[in-house]
Amino acid sequence: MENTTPLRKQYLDIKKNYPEAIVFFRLGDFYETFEEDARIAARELEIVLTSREMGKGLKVPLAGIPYHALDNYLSRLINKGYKVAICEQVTKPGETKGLVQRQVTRLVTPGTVVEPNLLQTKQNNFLLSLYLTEDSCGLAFADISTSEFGCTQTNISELEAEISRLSPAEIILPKNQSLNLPIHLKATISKLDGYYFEADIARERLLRHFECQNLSAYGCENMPLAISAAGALLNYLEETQKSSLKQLERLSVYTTADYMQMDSHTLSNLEIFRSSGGNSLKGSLLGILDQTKTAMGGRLLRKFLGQPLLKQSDIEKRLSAVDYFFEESLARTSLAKSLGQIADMERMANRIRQKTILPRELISLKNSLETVSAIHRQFGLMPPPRLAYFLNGLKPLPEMLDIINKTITDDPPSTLGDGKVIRAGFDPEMDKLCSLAGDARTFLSQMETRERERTGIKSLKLGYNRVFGYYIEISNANLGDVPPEFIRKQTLVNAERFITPELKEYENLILNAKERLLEMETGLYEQVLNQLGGFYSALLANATALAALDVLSAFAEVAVRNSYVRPVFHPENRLDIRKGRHPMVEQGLGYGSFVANDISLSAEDCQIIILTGPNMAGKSTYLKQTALIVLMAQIGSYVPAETAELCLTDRIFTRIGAREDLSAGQSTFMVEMVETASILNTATSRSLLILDEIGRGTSTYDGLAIAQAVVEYIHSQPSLTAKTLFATHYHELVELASYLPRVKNYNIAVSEDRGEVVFLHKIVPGGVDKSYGIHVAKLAGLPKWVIKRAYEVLTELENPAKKQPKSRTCQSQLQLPMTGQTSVLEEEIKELEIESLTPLAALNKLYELKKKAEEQGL
Ligand SMILES: Nc1ncnc2c1ncn2[C@@H]1O[C@H](COP(=O)(O)OP(=O)(O)OP(=O)(O)O)[C@@H](O)[C@H]1O
Repeated sequence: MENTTPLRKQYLDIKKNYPEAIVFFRLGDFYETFEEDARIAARELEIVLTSREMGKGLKVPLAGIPYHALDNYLSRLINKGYKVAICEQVTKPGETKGLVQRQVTRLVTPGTVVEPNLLQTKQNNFLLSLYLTEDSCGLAFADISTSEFGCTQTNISELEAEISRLSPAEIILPKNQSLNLPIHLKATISKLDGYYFEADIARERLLRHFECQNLSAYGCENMPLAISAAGALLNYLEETQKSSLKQLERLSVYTTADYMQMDSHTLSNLEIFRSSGGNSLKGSLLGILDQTKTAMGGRLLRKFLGQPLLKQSDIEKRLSAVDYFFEESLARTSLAKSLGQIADMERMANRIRQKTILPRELISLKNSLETVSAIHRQFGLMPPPRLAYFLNGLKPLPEMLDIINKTITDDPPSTLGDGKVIRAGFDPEMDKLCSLAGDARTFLSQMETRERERTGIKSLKLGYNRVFGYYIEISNANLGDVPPEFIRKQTLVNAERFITPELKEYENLILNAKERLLEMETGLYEQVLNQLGGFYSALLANATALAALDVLSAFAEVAVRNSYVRPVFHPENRLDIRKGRHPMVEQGLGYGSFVANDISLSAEDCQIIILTGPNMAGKSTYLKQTALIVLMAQIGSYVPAETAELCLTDRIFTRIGAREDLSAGQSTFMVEMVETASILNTATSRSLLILDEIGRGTSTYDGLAIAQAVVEYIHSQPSLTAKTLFATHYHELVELASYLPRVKNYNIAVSEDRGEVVFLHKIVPGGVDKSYGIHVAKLAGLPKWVIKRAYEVLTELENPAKKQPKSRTCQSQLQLPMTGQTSVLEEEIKELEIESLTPLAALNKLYELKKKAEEQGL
């Protein structure tokens, strides 16, 4: 340590508090990183790794970035899951004795970013805090860019669903707890000292934040685990933001039972947020429904999708608004046009509060406010009854508009200090300063002409650089004519540079004015932001109303484009969908090609549908479309059907296909059974169960036995009577309908035309006893030999009596030589259409075949 420079000592002092972060250490115009941080930065940011002497014989690895490029580099590190501590110079050079003082002003982590270019516009950036016990968990989340803050306490089995729904950027946990995240969820995990989650500490933290005596007003008094998670979250935010968290004004406490529940498998099986194939928005339900025009609307749509409603009156409110926009095409299109002009007012409201909003953003806020007034004129003056509920917060803010108009110029630069942000006339002193600086600049520009005339030197030039300030440059050829009052300052190859006392006087004026201007403009800008901050709640209320209008009019737009209908809810435990379609498959095939199908499920007489049918016939599509229609209806959207009469569904469960849960080290079959167990244990009579090929992951008899027992259980449990769609390849299950009255058989029709199978995708009553699996294998391009042999084996399996002694069984195998060449020739001969060959062509073919046989040594 004795050998190190004071600067390095200062750095080490700071770094020791941020061992898990990369420290960006401000040195003049650069942020420098040192040692291991520098190695990571150089590798990840592709910048040069150098070294710097920081003590006798001590060379320290170093990599730096220019301060103005911070956002760009920061985003690259944050996107890769790193944390960055921004260490600023907090005093000016010369202001204090010794080194400039430095301190970390923010710790940027994936869950705490606020920079617009680090955020996804149509997605929240959630920080999630978890506190787990054996069977329960406390969960709190916050998005500091939008000021959402919520918490709940729930059963541990629902944790994964909540994590999937929120899709957090970062999760905080006590040090002694761990979390097994599903593979598709990527979140940075940050461990915190368990102390912050302790009940008393966390409660005290929340009380202090909300400045209240108890938490009963927030509805979480009896949720100790939620309080632990929320308190620890506030602490973490304080640690990282190093500023007030006042924008987190509300804590929304909810229970998962308030919404339709779907576990994370269901969200991914039904491809709600992303398609399973491409893992992208395209091909997902969100991709279909997202016709929103604003960032706020986009985020709200995600929320709607993750939390379908359970109260019919709330659903009807949304449906009625969609109804209005569905019918009123003109209103819908003009609203869409207006919404297209609205900036992210929700995040802007927070950036005003945090004083990080840029002058230019205020202009786009101003334009948005003007559009708000226009939307209000259109809908708010005489609210259409079907929209009234959602128009509550929509209020023009003329005073806010007025402040921006009066204080900010029309086209401000992105930075302060040039006197071009604050409008002339707002502050007399600032105007004076601006004109002084302006006059000085004019004076200098006139000085060049004047001095040229006075000295007779035509090539005399006035210039400026950062080292010497303003100077007069005279080429070597004219040096003889330089007046005596010119003071030589710098010698170049072809010229000399001079200053004059007058030049320096004006230079001082300009530079001082510049410094003063920066100070003054910054002060005035802050003053403006303080005034605008007063409209925070009103601005958020507008943002909320606009988001809802955006989503609901988008639902109507999608409904009109794709011919969806308004679902109807009734109290009976029954689903009746006429001509239902799968929204994504329909879009993929092109509108008009999808074969629509009906479905009727009721707890009374058709509780369980056993769906059989060939591979590729459309069983999964049918199952999923039913679940998707139910879900779409409960978020308030129209649905792809001719009519849909529905009851409220409390949970949708899906058990689809074989999937390995490698992260948890479980086998395919084990995963299948665990999921089935959880469905049978938690489903209610109001749930919808989608079971696709249960039991497939084990031997035929075991699988069949389990599948049959599962159906019998669902049918016999009075508390269950969940409406169930059960697709299976076990044709034996068709028998169940003969002794279980509420089980009905359906199959997907195919037609056979001269040995060729045609999929009709039509659901018809009854079971089937054929799979056509080998036919699908043929379509998939399996070698002909394999297909032929499979048909032979199938015939034997279906008619055991015909089974031949083992040695004589494999007709195809006997004819398959080592090289397989004979069968190629044989195939060629078999495929010859002799009738269509001319005698000459037949002769040629014979010659060709003989040659091939000889070449192969046959
Ligand atoms: N109703 C329909 N109208 C038109 N095409 C459909 C319909 N249903 C399914 N398809 C088409 O058939 C393909 C296969 O459908 P799906 O995956 O549902 O079959 P499946 O019976 O579940 O097959 P498997 O038993 O092999 O899993 C779909 O990708 C789609 O292209």
